[in-house]
Amino acid sequence: MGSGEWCLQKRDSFKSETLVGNETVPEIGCLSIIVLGASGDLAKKKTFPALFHLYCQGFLPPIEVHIFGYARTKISDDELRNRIRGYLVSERSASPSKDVSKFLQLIKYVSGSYDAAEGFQMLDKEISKHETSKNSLEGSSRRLFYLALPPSVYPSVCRMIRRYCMNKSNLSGWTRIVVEKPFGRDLGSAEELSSQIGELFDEPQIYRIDHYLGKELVQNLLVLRFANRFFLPLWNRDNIDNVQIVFREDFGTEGRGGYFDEYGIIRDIIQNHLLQVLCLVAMEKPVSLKPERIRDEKVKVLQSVLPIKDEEVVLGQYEGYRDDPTVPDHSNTPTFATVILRIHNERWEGVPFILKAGKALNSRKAEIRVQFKDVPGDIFKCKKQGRNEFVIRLQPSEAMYMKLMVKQPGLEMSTVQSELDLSYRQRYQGVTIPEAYERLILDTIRGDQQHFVRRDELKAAWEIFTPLLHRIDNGEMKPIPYQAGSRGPAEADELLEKAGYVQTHGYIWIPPTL
Ligand SMILES: NC(=O)C1=CN([C@@H]2O[C@H](COP(=O)(O)OP(=O)(O)OC[C@H]3O[C@@H](n4cnc5c(N)ncnc54)[C@H](OP(=O)(O)O)[C@@H]3O)[C@@H](O)[C@H]2O)C=CC1
Ligand SMILES: O=C1O[C@H](COP(=O)(O)O)[C@@H](O)[C@H](O)[C@H]1O
Repeated sequence: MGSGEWCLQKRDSFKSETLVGNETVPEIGCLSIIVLGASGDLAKKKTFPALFHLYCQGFLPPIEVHIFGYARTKISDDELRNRIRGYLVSERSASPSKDVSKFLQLIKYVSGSYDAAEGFQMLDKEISKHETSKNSLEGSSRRLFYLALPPSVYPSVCRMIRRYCMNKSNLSGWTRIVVEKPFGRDLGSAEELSSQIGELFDEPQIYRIDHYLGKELVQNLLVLRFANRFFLPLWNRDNIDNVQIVFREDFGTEGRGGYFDEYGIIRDIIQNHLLQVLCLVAMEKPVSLKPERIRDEKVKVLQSVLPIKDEEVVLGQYEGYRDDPTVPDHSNTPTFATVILRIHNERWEGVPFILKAGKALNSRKAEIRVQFKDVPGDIFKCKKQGRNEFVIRLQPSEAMYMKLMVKQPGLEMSTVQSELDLSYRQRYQGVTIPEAYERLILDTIRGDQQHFVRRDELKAAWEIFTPLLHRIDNGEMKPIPYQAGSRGPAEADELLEKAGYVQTHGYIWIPPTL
């Protein structure tokens, strides 16, 4: 933090609040954030850096907050601090090295197993010690457990938290848990996991995180759709020909082959991240902005998705994937998939939603591409130049642009495709877009579940993909090999064309420079 004064101002305007119904209630008192699996990859790369960003902005005041790391690895407080130090970078800090040191001092490490009382009793003792040391403050004691752990240990960890580490304040306060994806492997296992955790915690205490819901342009979708007259009358089957939701990475599984091979691209990206984006693109207007009303609408869309047809799926596996020693030699796991979903309702009947995700492709990006139908009565004969498209670029270079036809500037009356472009870096200069995890962790502290996945939503999501996943797991569907660094299997482009997508040749959107 820059100066004490700056810090005070920030704190005042961002006072912690919790959401009760749709009302926010200001909170004071002790907040303990416990990162379980603190020795792992996610904790180091995402969870602690997100906490650091929040700290730098005054959301985690040292007078109230303490952070605990918990894992089996036997390391000291300082060893944990040294592991994460290099990942703590904040553009929003006036004095980065000072802030890093102060932040790291808030962290205490406790080592213990995930299924025995001893470690959790020790953890509870440490948390309670911290709470007692802050008891000069009136108010609640809040305990946030972030499970940065493989899902296989969720049930035992939740049992241990329930038994030994619940918030003990007789004032107000709460205990919440944050669980990471993949939440189950299919409908059966996800439901089993939900039941096990559901016996220990109530739904308002469970935050199933999907970090795509924390991305700026994903959070913008409802505003865009429901606060703009432009879109309201056009957003339907009468005008939209097809929708693509695309995730591309230009690197392979890189050291995570063992994990990835158990899940594959559909479980890793499509069933969660892309499907969540689909919900926000396709859902009806909620009756209000209450988190439950928004999630009700998402569930309805998911429940309207028709069973996936085999002929509307293309799977791929990049060449070299099996060279990873942690991947079995005969792995059938797809690293690429294009899947068409069809929504059986009044708004979307007949409009293909094409979900495409792949690793080791020729570029890295995530975007939503809404392609409109051809203009009837094409007097300018511009059909060949391409259709209107509305593109929402989630990353990198956040942007929205509309591909549209204009007169080619000059003496001739000819047409050319151009765009209306809202590129964030240019339009919002000097504004730092928060990291998804930063935003979502703040929501968990505030008690806002809007951007988290509800149990029935998760169930509906697994219902869509489970039959297809079982066919792949049983070897009934095989991935097509593709070259690393390519567009993926050519069959995927053929499927796109069959579904009605018209590629604009010769047009490339170039993000504007400042
Ligand atoms: N890494 C990433 O980028 C992302 C990860 N996720 C999800 O977040 C969670 C954590 O991911 P990540 O940090 O990569 O995982 P790691 O494999 O790094 O595991 C985290 C920690 O859990 C402990 N652990 C690992 N395997 C086991 C096991 N079989 N049984 C008990 N404990 C184990 C280890 O700690 P110790 O041995 O010290 O106890 C490890 O440091 C997962 O659910 C993952 O799917 C989600 C999105 C992105
Ligand atoms: O959840 C996951 O997401 C990352 C991609 O996240 P992004 O925010 O960088 O788009 C992906 O690499 C990983 O395989 C997956 O588990």
